[in-house]
Amino acid sequence: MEGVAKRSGVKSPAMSVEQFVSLTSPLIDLEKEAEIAASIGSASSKGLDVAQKRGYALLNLKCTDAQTGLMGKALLEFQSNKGDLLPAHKFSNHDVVILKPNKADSGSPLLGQGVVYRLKDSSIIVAFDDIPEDGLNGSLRLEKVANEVTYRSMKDALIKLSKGTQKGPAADLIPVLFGEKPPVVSKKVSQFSPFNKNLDHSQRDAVLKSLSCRDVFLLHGPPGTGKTTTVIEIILQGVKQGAKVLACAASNIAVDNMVERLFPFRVKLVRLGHPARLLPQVLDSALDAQVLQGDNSALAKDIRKEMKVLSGKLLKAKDRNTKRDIKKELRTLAKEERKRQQLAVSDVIKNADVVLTTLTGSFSRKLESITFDLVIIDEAAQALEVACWIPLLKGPRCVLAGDHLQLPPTIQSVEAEKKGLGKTLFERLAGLYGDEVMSMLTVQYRMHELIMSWSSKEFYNSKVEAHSSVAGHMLYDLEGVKRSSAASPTLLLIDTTGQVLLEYYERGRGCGREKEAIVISMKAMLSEESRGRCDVIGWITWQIAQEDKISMMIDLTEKLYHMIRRTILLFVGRNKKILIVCWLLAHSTKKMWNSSQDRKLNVGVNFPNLMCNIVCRPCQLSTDLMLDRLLSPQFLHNKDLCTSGRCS
Ligand SMILES: Nc1ncnc2c1ncn2[C@@H]1O[C@H](COP(=O)(O)OP(=O)(O)OP(=O)(O)O)[C@@H](O)[C@H]1O
Repeated sequence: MEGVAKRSGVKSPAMSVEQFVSLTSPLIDLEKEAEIAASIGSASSKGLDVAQKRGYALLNLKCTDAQTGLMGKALLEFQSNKGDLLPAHKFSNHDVVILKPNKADSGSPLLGQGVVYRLKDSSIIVAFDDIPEDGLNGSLRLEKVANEVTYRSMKDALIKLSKGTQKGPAADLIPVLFGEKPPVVSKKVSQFSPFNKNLDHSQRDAVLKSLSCRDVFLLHGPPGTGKTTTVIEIILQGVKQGAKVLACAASNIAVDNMVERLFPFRVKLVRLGHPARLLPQVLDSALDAQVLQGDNSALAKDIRKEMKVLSGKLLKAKDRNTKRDIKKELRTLAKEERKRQQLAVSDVIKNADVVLTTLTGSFSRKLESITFDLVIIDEAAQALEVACWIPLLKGPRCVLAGDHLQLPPTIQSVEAEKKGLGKTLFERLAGLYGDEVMSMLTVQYRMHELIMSWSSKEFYNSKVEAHSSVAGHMLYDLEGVKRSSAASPTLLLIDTTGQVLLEYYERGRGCGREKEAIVISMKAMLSEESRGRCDVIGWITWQIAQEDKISMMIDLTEKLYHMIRRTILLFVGRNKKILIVCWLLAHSTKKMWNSSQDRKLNVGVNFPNLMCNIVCRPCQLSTDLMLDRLLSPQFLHNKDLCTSGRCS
């Protein structure tokens, strides 16, 4: 059977640093342009209405609350002028937004730039560095914007790479990652004492290999096999050996996940990042929180008090010489205050054994002069290679964890994607060195073995097995769910062939169908008991238009279940007990399944733990061999475990 795993065994050609820089630099520009175009960029007033309809702007807002919180940030709450629900929008937590007067044109100055902190149905809370001085009383608008720092940090990494690789902490690593020097694997390390005594054999083997690889190690973790668990062990082993570790991931949530999992081991760690982007439970580990507790920070605070008193005196002073002396003293104090602040920050960072931040966060000036012994990147197979270089330039050794057979990075520019921006470092190195520097985890702890077995065969040469604790677990094993025919199947095909479903098509957003089969299928399949367990259902659709339509329908139909409304690209990391994978392809446009999407398919089928429902017209899918095998009797039509149902 020809699977992706076999296809990926081909050696990648080595690429020089120069080739990488000259190929990538224009692609980042393309990506930035695409992101700006997707938001509102230089919108006219007509454009603003369009932007609001597309979800990238919120118009006619009023500021209803202003508070200080999150370590000194200003938290402003905005509601619609009429006080009703906010219109449908695409703002989400952590987005960078700008605040402007509602009628201001695109070139006019901002009132502020901040980060979305909380979203409610009728309001949005944004964290700003300071409360804007004026303008808050009028009608306002918020716009979603491209995050400049992301692009600046990637460009900076390329500049550093192109300037020469002979110097700097990563001088020996760079030639290895570009195939100019072979990786060194030490034979000396033959055992280690694990912090986590529950590690399985493949996890232990992986940790051991990571300790032997002197330059680079790839941790290949198929879904649910304990990739992050193993990453944590690798970090702990690194610290035990006296290494200073920089641990990164592309997303804030993945970084916070590492922080949380390190807590029980009482490691000296610090989390860098905007407090509005961190989970509440990790805020105590945030740099800002730790800085506030330091001696230098207290001194800086005293100096600020002193400056306030002096500024008061300056205002009252009449004599020129007195004014000059006060100003001089203020300048000296300001300098001292800055120095104390910087010292407070560097004290915390220097004292930490593990610094955790996003890839972009590692561009922070606070880390400018800090070098690390080991750089670890989780979710590396979902990150742009150029983004990985931001932290990689800070150390001589690295561990990349991920799965190049699951989701690739999200890229907005079709052209940049075609020209190779989406090829990840993980994938490139897996092709270049393969098993020489890579270990695959082979026991999975999330899914029923039937859900897993198709993907294990297709993608992982049948090497992944289900742990006995999950191999046979069923939906009705959940507390409160009765054993019934609806709660019994593990894999369910809901065949919509012959259904008259009105189709619609939206440019660039795919197609959807009115009276969507997914809602019908939910009603058909969910037992009364599992309906109450509203947190157990998720669904994925391949088309954004379809997703919008389903969200709308669910809202309209009495908010049936609390669901995660996301397309597959946004769904990573949420493991649901039941999941509906929905393929509804554009019948009218004769769009068939595109085999390049097989990695997304792998992710989709592997999301659910207990029950996977596939809604489709099999005849539309069976043009691709891999899909054909998914729908084949051995998987979906297994009479003992699956039911094939038709919507009525
Ligand atoms: N050796 C083990 N023994 C028991 N449970 C384990 C073991 N390793 C991992 N797990 C459990 O498996 C689940 C998945 O682990 P983890 O989050 O580390 O995996 P992952 O590969 O990063 O997951 P995902 O595929 O969801 O990204 C967790 O609930 C974890 O506690």
